[in-house]
Order: sequence, then C-alpha cells, then structure tokens
Amino acid sequence: MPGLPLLSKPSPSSGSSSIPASSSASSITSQPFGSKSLQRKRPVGLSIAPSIEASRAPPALPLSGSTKDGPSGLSEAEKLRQDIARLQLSSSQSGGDRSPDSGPNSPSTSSPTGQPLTPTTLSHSDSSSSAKVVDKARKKKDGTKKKGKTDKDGLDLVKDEDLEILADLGAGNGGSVTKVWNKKRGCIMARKLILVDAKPSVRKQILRELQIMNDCNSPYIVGYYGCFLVEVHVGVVMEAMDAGSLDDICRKNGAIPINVVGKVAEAVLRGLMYLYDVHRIIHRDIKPSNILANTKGEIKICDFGVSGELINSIANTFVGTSTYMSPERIQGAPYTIKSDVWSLGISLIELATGRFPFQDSNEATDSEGEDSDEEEQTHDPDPTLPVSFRRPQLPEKSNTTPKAKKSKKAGVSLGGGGHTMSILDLLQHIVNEPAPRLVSRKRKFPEEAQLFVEGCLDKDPAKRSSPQELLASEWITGSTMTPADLQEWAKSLAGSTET
Ligand SMILES: Nc1ncnc2c1ncn2[C@@H]1O[C@H](COP(=O)(O)OP(=O)(O)OP(=O)(O)O)[C@@H](O)[C@H]1O
Repeated sequence: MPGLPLLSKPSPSSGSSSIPASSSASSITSQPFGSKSLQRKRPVGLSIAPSIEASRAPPALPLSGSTKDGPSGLSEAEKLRQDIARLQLSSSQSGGDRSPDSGPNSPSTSSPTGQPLTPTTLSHSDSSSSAKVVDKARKKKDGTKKKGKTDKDGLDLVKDEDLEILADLGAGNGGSVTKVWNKKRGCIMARKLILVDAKPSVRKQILRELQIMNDCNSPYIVGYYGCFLVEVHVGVVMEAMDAGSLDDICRKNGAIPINVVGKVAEAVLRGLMYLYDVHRIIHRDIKPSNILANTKGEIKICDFGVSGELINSIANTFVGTSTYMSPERIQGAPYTIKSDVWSLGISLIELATGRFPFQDSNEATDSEGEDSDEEEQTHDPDPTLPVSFRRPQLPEKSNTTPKAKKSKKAGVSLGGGGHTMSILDLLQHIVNEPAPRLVSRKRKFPEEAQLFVEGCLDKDPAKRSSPQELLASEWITGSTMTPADLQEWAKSLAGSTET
C-alpha cells in the first residue's frame, strides 16, 4: 500500500505505533515464532499494512453493557436484536431450501444414536452439478421464487429451545460450536454461539456472516438453518459436518492422503468460485479449520465473518489476519480472489505433509499425528535458503478447549492477542522469502500436485493461477478418486462426531 510506514521491529521504548502499549521485551522474545534465524537475519524494507495491528480486537462488550447511541436512540444491542429478527424472517422465508431433505445443504439426518433418517446422495464432485447449483443460486439472486415449504407452521424457524445439546465440536475466536439434536426436525445440526460485542463494527461483521450464510446454497458451502439471540450470544445453526474440520482431522490422523487433498482443493475452489460468481464476495479466511468434511464424503467451506463484498468494498481493511495470508495482503494491497488461492496453497501443503509449512524442520513435534513427517522440509531444500520458521507446538485439541488455548497453539491470529511480534516476524518472512513448496523427504508427491501448489503460491498475484485455471489443471481433471472413495476415507477417520 503506498505511503505506509516501513515496519521494522521497534523496541518497546521506541514508541512506535507498530507495538501495542502492553508489549514488553520479554513478551517479544518469548513468542513462539521468534526464531533465532529471524533474529539473525532481519528483513529490511518491508511494509506491512498498519491496519493489521488495528485488527486486534478490543475486549468484547456484552449486550447488557451497551449504551444508547445514534440519532435513532436505539442501543446497539437493540439494533442487533432487530437485525437478527429480520434475518430470522428472511431465513424462514427461504426455508424451502433448508428443509432436512432439500439437497446439498441438507443437515446431517442421523438420529443421535447414529441411525440414518433420510439418506442423501453425493453429487459435489460432479462439475456439471456444481454449474447447476451456481445457476440455481443465480436465479435465486435474480428473484426467482423458491419452491418448498414456507414458515406457515413455524417449522423452519430454528429456535434454541428445539435444540438438545449432544457434544462440543470446537471453539474458535468467535465462539463455541456444539453438536445439537433438533427435536422438531429430527436431525443433527451444529450450533455456534457467538458472544455479542455491541460495537457497531462487530455487529456488522456478525450480520455480514449471517447474511452470507443465509444467501448461500452450494454443495461446497456449509449449510445454514437460522439464527437467534440467547442472552448475550447470537446462536447460528448450521449443517453439522460429522468428520470435523481438516485441521482437527490432520491433528488426529496425521497427513491427509494426497488424492484426498486434491479433492479438498477442488471443493474449496468450487466454493470460492460460487461465492465470487454468485455473491460477489471473497472468503478471505481460507485455512484448514475453515474447511469441514462429513462422512458422506463432502468437503465444504465455512466461516464468513471476514468475507469481503467486492461491491461496496471493505476490502482494504485488515480483518482476520492470519498466517495463511498472502504476501500482497500482508502489504495492504487490495484483496482479490487470488489472495484466497494463496491461502489454499498454504493449507494444502499443511494437509498433505501434516505440518504447517512455515516450520523449522528441526522443530517438528510428535504431536502432529503419527503420520506426520518429522523430517519434513516443505521449503526449497537448497541449504542456502533461510531456515523456515517454527510454528508453535500443536497439543491435542480438546473439544472443550477454549479458543484462548487454541490461539496460543496455532499462533495464527492477531485477534487473539499476545502473539503480535512473532506473527509480524512470520508475516515478514512470507513477504521476503521464497514461497513454500509441496515437497517432502518422506513422501513423493505427484508432479501435477506440486505444480498445482506452485500455481497457488506465486508471490506475484498477477502470475498466480486463478481458480478457473487451477480447476482445469491436470491434478484436478486427472483425479481418479470417486465420491465413494472420498466417503470411505471420511468414514475411516478417527473421531468423526457421529461414530
Ligand atoms: N458446522 C460444523 N460442523 C462440525 N464442526 C464444526 C462446524 N463448525 C465449526 N466446527 C468445529 O468447531 C471449531 C470451531 O469453529 P469456529 O468457526 O468457531 O472457529 P475456527 O474456524 O476453528 O477458528 P477461528 O475463529 O480462528 O476462525 C472448528 O475448528 C471445527 O472443528
């Protein structure tokens, strides 16, 4: 971004705006990413958008603590209540697409004991079916009337009192996710509870996510069934993906087979293209924890909290900063769909090798699953290149682990606080050093897969492959993996939530 101040690592006493007031020298040196190699070789001349720092979220202000503001005299909490009510209404009006047996976004139709209630078929790997879905969604956007059930009987309005809690599924920066049984519909769903911050910017972000989820209908996007307010939380009810997120899968099972990773790549690209073509949005937070799988063999993306609308753009603000972020995003250049392509490339290396690519090969941990490559070297093996950076250890993730812990292990989010310097170091590395590659000392990856990842990770976004080009690549078109194979893989995973 032109005119940005250069970012050098300031000392705590420098008074630079790059360092939060609470940072201390010890907190800087104790950061997990603060590798020796970095201290030896400090990149110079790097410009990182100052808004990365601005993205560090202030503490949440609960609804009850909100004050009246604005000319309307309504408190932010009241505005949120009204917005949620409007969204509930629009969800129920589009309820025909959300009944349990209504296609790609159908919820998991097993009883809590695992007995299937309504069998569904797998169709997403068929590209023509994807085109039809895009077409359908486009018509929907154009105002074509939807078929199906309306909310006459209130069936489609998901209410908290209809949900029986079965198990914890995980926790993120935004809230916790629980597996629930919808007594009224007789099916399993996932409920995410987000602590409401009454600040307008946060309210806007939550509503943006809900609106996007509400508008989406794609086999590559996690289905959405409704939202409601519960005390100081917004409850979001969505499709339960019973094999969990890919970061969990990787953590429990080690590296994912490369042919499955190819299918992950295809599903994510189709999801991104759906968002872009139909809704004019870019995801902006592609990473393994936002890619979910189920035992039907489906792979879908979720988490639109930081998705940016291309029209009426908020695209130059930094939100959702993470280590999956592309070099141009780190430097404050405008977001494009190619930034998501970069994040996909980094995610694919992580899934295929079982390790985050920016990790010092000497510091691999044994907590990455038995299949992980302890001797992994995902960077160019040329010894003259700088040593890559260490990712913090990945302890076994408990479903009840608070996000604070998860942030610490992953060290990926500036929003979590406490990792600012180390992550800035990593961001500098991403900008200044060669991109990682899909290589392994232990495994031989197909050349087509390596070329695909190389296409994702060109540091110049103009030269980076587009989703269309990637979908047409040999790795994707030449895949021999069938939907049944994918289903078999998903069913074989340890820890699927319905076993
Ligand atoms: N629809 C779902 N079905 C099954 N599991 C889910 C679902 N949504 C989320 N999860 C699980 O809950 C975890 C937390 O999800 P959440 O979206 O709150 O945060 P995250 O994506 O892990 O992290 P961040 O907040 O940094 O994006 C996920 O990692 C995943 O394991």
